Amino acid sequence: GLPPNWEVRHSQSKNLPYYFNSAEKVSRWEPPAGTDTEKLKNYMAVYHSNKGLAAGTGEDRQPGKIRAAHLLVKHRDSRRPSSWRENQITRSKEEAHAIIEAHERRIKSGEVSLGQLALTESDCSSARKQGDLGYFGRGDMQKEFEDAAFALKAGEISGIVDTASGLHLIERLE
Ligand SMILES: N=C(N)NCCC[C@H](NC(=O)[C@@H]1CCC/C1=C\[C@H](COP(=O)(O)O)NC(=O)[C@@H](N)Cc1ccccc1)C(N)=O
Repeated sequence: GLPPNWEVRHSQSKNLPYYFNSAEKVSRWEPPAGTDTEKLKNYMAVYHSNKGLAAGTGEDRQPGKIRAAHLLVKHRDSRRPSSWRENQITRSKEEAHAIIEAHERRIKSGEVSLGQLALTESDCSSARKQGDLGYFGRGDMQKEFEDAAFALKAGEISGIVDTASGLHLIERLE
């Protein structure tokens, strides 16, 4: 289900599939616009089983990897001030901070889980998976995010973490 000239490739270093356009010679982590993700899901399941990886997860349980979920609130100074929620994000960093602080209070009071809130409030494409980023190791994420995530014990939730992407709350899952 990929548009013409696009193909799925496998990143050895990240042990993750990525998308490559052989005509324009561009690659990206997210499927290109116009991808039929339903068909792609089946393709990926076959792809993973062929590669001997657990179908659809694409994660390996190498030591040194952790799994985390996050809730991202972007602002106009984010490196990519756009998301599935809002085509052009214009809120200030201060406004984003007030928003994510309110999310943090509700999560840490036990009123709602980070995953539940991420579903509707996170500016990351992982929102549809309740913020679940899958397994990652050192070197995969931006440094501030990596340091905060690796400092957590499984089940713990971070404070507000500031990266070039925006403001995050992180929950370490494994
Ligand atoms: N699993 C990986 N290795 N995927 C590559 C991560 C690249 C990495 N990303 C980050 O450090 C931040 C922290 C977490 C999410 C994220 C940023 C952005 C949102 O911000 P923006 O790039 O618009 O600025 N979301 C992503 O990347 C998503 N693909 C994460 C994801 C989504 C769905 C399923 C799995 C992972 C980086 N080195 O930039």
